[in-house]
Amino acid sequence: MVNIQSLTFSYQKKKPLFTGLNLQLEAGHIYGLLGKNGAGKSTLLKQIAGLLFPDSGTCEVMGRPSALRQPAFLQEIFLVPEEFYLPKVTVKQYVKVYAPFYPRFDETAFNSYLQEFDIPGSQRLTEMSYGQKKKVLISFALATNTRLLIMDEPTNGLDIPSKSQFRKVIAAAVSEEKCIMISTHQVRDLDNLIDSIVVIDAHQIIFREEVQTVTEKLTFKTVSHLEDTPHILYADTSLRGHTVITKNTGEEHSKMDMELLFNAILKNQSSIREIFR
Ligand SMILES: Nc1ncnc2c1ncn2[C@@H]1O[C@H](COP(=O)(O)OP(=O)(O)OP(=O)(O)O)[C@@H](O)[C@H]1O
Repeated sequence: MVNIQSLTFSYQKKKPLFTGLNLQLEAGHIYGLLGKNGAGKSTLLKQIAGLLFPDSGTCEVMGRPSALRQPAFLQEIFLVPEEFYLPKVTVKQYVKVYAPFYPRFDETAFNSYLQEFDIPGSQRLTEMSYGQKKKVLISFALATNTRLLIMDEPTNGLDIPSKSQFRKVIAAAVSEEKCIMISTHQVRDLDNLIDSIVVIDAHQIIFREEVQTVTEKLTFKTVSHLEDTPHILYADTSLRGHTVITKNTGEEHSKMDMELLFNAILKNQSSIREIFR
């Protein structure tokens, strides 16, 4: 679905953001893109959407170079950016103008997403709060039925009930033909939703694994004493005890803690890399 090879890109000369970055994304998955502030998450998503161009290397979606932004490419990709502008029209007028660009737009689904998010269809977009606008855009994005859906910090600005509604609508929308990529710092918002993790750091993709593989190879648990726990790869100490990641040496099954995993990947990259090699 997405094929990025040896991508090099910089906003400013002598300050490369990506150097020889490689990434492949497949249909049928929901990817969570994680990285520190300034690691280049938004830039990478814009490269995939063809809003920024590689300095060298290639970035293709379904075999088409993103930078060309061909009509057949634009019909199959939707980006929900972190910051966006919506025109001074009602939701209904917005759909009338923008839906025709997407041949598989599903108006019934759109209305049901709006209902799920409690958004009135008759209100003008400019008169809505940031969170309401975001929910309209997410609903529209899902209803386009594009094969690739990219969302940059989609849960920012959503209230507590909307976050679980968000998880519900995304989980319902994914299919074997679709690929969804979500960048976020709000890892708890993506719990139980994403099935693959992508971490960007130091100009490269440093980790890309399915959640199932992560839990096969690693164990996430809370322990009282670090000394009694073998194969620790990363530990985080709090009042509740030590939350740790250990090598999964048996058939142990644990639930992945994305925040812990992210910290472990950044702090103990070589050991983690060794395990997933
Ligand atoms: N238009 C621009 N011109 C110059 N530099 C930019 C521009 N946009 C982003 N950058 C720089 O590129 C780097 C990556 O920015 P980007 O927004 O892609 O990071 P991010 O991982 O999405 O960060 P955050 O988590 O803070 O949203 C940052 O150092 C940023 O300052």
